[in-house]
Amino acid sequence: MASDPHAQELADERAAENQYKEAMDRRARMPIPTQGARNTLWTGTGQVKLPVGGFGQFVGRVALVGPDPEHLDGRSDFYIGDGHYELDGVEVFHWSARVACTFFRGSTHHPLCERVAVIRTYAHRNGGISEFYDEAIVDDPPGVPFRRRVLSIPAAPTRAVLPTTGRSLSTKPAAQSAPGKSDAAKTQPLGPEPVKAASAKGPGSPEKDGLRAADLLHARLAAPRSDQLASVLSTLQPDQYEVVAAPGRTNCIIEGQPGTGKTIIAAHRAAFLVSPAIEDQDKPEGKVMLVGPSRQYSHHVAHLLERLAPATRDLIVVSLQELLEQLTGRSENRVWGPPSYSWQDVSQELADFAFKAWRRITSAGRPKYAKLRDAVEHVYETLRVNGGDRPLTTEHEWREYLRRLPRFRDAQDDRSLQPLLAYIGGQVQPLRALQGIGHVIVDEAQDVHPLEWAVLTEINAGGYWTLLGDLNQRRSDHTEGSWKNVAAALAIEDEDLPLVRLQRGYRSTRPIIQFANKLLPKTERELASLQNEGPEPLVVTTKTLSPEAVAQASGLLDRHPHGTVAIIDTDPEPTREELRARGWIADRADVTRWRRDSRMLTVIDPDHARGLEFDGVVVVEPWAFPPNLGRQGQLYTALTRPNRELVIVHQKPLPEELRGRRR
Ligand SMILES: Nc1ncnc2c1ncn2[C@@H]1O[C@H](COP(=O)(O)OP(=O)(O)OP(=O)(O)O)[C@@H](O)[C@H]1O
Repeated sequence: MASDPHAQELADERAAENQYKEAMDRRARMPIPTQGARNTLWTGTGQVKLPVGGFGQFVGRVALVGPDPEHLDGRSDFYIGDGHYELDGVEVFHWSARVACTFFRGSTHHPLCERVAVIRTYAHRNGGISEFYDEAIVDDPPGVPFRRRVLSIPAAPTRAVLPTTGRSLSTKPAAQSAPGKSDAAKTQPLGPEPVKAASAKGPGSPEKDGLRAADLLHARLAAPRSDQLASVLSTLQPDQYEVVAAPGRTNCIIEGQPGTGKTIIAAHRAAFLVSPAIEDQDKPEGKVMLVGPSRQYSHHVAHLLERLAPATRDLIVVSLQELLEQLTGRSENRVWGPPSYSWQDVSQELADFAFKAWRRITSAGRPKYAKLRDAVEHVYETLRVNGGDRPLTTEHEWREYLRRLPRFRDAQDDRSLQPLLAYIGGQVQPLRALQGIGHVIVDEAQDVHPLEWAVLTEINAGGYWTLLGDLNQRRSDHTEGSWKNVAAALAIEDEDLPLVRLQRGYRSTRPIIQFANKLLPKTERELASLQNEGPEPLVVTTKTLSPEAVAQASGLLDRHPHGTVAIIDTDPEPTREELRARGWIADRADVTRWRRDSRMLTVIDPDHARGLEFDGVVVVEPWAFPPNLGRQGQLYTALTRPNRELVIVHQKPLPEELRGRRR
């Protein structure tokens, strides 16, 4: 082992990371920041700012073609990590600092991008570096691209192996001579020969073009999933980084099929925008709000954000449902019915009438209300009687609609009227916690109704937007049918809302995507999965739906003992009963999670499964998934939740498009 140069270099990197971790720990315990930026790479301005603390994990390392006197004081390599630090004369830059584009390989926007020779990516296991991967960016990289900071490693095989953890490195900068001229530089490369990075423009398959850290990426995609999304900084791809690191005072729509990394981009972008290490001109003018579809989604991204944006007060993560609950004061499980009965329930016009009604009520001064609820009721009832003597609208269709609205006390229990009541609530008394927002990121944006856009627009008045979605996954006819309409709802000119189309499928295997894509029109069946191999989806016809679903889920748990498994069902209650009968117990905090012994199973309806993923999924009775506009958005979403295995259990006939494979 001691003679293996790669093992030695790995040990050296582990020791360096341990030292970095200790430094970050010390910094976290420091009450007052004492350390500022040492040059303009980190802050862009040279001004001293709060030190950017992290957990002390390396993301990667960059070697230049030679020393750089201008930006690196004559050094030729540096680390990318989760906190800024100088480690024995080698700088660690924060992953959100502009210089990090040298590592992530987005389009060049730092002078050093032109001078990169090799990038090194770290893989971690159990909190420590388990491996590193080098990729050559130039054809003739330096023999020893990365300066060894510990040069006392003995060459003789009989000598002791370097300890792999807890080793304190020399505080003297190891290679004071310029890199490339040190002793080590005269030897062969210590790591494995760097692999030449894929060319962003070179030939190949669309899903593989421009991939970086490809081996590590494939290993990560094949690994079992946990119920929370992990940071993927080390394998973040150039096209993803490009969107993550776009300036905070710009708008963007990001569209992509299921599993193309939209949620990954949404969460990393949120962390980027609140990072103290980004350039002033890239910062949004205010706080950042990440809006997802459900509580489960907020839980799904929580771990990632705790890692990447620790201890910030500038980031609010909230689901659309929670937002409506806060504005109406009504919890989700106290309202009934579908999200909308007609397009009018959730239309922008209804918001306009409510706005008009509130303006009219307050035109001579705001009346005094004992409770906020009374004010909301006043506006709602004014709407219901179409303004009384002075109609809010003379359009027949709208007059009829307003006339048919239920009384306020019934409206409060009606799910389809929650967006309206939330909009009114926001007018009457905006939520204090949501003031000062400068950028809103909306994931699953295809499912936001026009009236909900009106609620969000009130919160993000004058701010910027990052919208992520997939129109093929729309779950309702009453949401916007095109991004152009969404732009109009936000009053943004088309040219100020560029559309980025993601084309690489990270989550599901090719057989799963091929199966689910049968629900799409032929022209939209894109297939760019990075995971080619995997079992074909299994279709099981049965007369006993719930027992079969639970049996199939148990089989998936056997096959994925370290992964996650879900049953997605439009009517989960019979499945829950079946689980209870077999000794499973629902989690009190989240009733979608069921446990027995050490096993965990999620039982969830399609609405709450949006944005989530599992290693194995059982989809129950596709026939029962409601189509919209002749499309199967909800079913399509459910079929594309699994990473590795999909089982369909059905009694009624399958939708026409899916017929063909059965057991
Ligand atoms: N650069 C990456 N490195 C490693 N894993 C990645 C990367 N990008 C995406 N993934 C993984 O791919 C999976 C799917 O990503 P994500 O959930 O962001 O897709 P999505 O487009 O939001 O899907 P959907 O629309 O179906 O909810 C996740 O497990 C995520 O960790």
